[in-house]
Amino acid sequence: MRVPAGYRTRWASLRLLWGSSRGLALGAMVMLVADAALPSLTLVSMGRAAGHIPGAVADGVSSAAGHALWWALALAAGCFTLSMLRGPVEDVLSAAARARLTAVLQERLVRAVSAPPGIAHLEDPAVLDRLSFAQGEVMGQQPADAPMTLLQTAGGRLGGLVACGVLSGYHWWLGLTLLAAWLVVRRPLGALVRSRVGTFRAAGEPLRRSWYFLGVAWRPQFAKEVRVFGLGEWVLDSYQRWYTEAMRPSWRTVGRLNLRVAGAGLLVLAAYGLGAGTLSWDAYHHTVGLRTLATMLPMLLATMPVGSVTATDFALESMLSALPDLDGLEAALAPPALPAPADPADPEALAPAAVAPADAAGLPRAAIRLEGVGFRYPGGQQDVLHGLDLELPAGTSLAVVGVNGAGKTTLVTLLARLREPTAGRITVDGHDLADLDPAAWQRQLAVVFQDFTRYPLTAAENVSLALRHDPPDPGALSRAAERAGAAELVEGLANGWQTVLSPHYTGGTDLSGGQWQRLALARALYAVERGARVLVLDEPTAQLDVRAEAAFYDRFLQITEGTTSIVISHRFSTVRKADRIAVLDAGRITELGGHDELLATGGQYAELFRTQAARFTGPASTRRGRQ
Ligand SMILES: Nc1ncnc2c1ncn2[C@@H]1O[C@H](COP(=O)(O)OP(=O)(O)OP(=O)(O)O)[C@@H](O)[C@H]1O
Repeated sequence: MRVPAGYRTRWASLRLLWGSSRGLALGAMVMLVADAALPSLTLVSMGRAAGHIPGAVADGVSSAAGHALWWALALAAGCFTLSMLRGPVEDVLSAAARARLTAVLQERLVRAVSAPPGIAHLEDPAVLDRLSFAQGEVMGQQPADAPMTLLQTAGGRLGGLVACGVLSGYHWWLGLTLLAAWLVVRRPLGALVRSRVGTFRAAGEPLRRSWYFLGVAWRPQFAKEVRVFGLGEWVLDSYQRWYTEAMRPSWRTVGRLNLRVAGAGLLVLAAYGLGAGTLSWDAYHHTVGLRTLATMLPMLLATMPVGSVTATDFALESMLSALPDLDGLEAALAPPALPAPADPADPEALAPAAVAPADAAGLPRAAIRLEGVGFRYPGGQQDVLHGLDLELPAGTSLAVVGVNGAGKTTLVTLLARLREPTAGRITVDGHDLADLDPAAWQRQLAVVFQDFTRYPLTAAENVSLALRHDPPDPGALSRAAERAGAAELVEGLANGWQTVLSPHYTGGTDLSGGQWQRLALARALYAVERGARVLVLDEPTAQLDVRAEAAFYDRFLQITEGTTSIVISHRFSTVRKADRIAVLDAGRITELGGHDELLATGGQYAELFRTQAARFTGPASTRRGRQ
């Protein structure tokens, strides 16, 4: 029999709880029984106590009837106390389950998105939609709360069913009528909840856009421009516009369902009218005692949870809907399985032998080679790189220059195996990069990206992060800082290497753009100190002042010493000391050679170099200098 997806997900969420803590799962089951039994038990015991009141009043509290009242009151008080304790106990259990399951789910999520060696999946809108659903970001509900919420709502629902059963003990048809009425109203109410959740799910991208604008309103990185350009109102309007766009498609459906809910609601009202009317009729004709009356009247209301739908049901559906997203991400992002080795006993077996990726340790010893490398971004209209052929002998430096958008950074991402070429291949000492273990290859690299990360950690952690498994080596830290021109900067920090580089934490501070850039360079050089063999610097001097840039130029040979290095820069003073310079133009290498050689050729490099040099030596700059 095929189990509907909703039930499979519910079952999966319970398995998740069971798998992460048997104790919590058993505790939750006990609470489910309590939720199911205690409301009716409390009402029955209270009704019983009420039924003893006339006898106790007539015969006195010391009489047998009085004793019966005391016992009944004690039982009712016990049940009531237990009922009152349910909420706090469930809160404690839910908090513990949330903490444990959040850790489990977050770990799975982080592993799933970190599994691919590249970054293309993180730019795929479908993956990003799933990611934000799996995190519970879009719905504002934590998937980790799903199992406990599920058990609590199930307990409530069972409690309503028990109340219907108790009412059926009074008039068999009354409990059944209320149950039937609630089941009728539950259908459109359930559909309403599912449609609402479906609306959110169908609108991943507009919702992500609307949340983005909400973030712009309060995240520190946007604060300056929001104020200076007066973007406050626009941010709010944009948030509302995208949210409305996301929700609009569901309005008609919701309207229709609301009408059905209202119709079914009348049916429930009629069923309650029937119940209350029957009790009144019986009371009027003295065919019902005080005990039954005191029990059954409130019992009518206790049937509500069997069919009513509240905000908790919407929250539960939202939480549950996130679980398949996590499974889907794991399946979609898992590395492809190695082909099974052929069965040597089976001569017909065609499966190739499993090939483990080659180890990249110690590479390159000879050369990195680009062989007809081309690249087009997913969904892009044209190639960004076209048939690049280039050799980078180990231990030499190559500078790549070119105008904005020429493809320089894209080339770096291919070399770092963050993206795969769409044509041709890159080899390292003859091994196709695609056959190397990506993580092992990436450990051979030390890269300063153009948009490097500013970690809110200590200066020492910022520099030694790539080798965080080893304790930071003070000697290597100092040497890296020295070569990156960051030694003075670290010395000047309040706590030296131990200063936290973020004003968002107590005792923390921030650095200027250029200071951060030196630290990012020190991070790469520290990785080189500890064994990385390829140094890639993408715009390493873009934020440096003229003096720091000149110092970088002076230290270029020292910085790149012992590595195979690639430097990308628009500042020609930064690149001219490289062994070779490649000019990249619209994704093609148009010139290649040493600085003097390229100047002599009189091509694009020479033109760009002279244009830049003229800014510092020409009459205009001289004039400006005199002012
Ligand atoms: N993630 C991306 N998705 C789609 N296209 C991209 C992406 N990143 C870059 N591009 C496109 O690829 C081309 C090359 O970009 P790239 O960043 O490699 O240029 P660049 O030479 O490094 O430029 P710059 O000197 O401005 O840093 C550009 O036309 C850009 O629009």
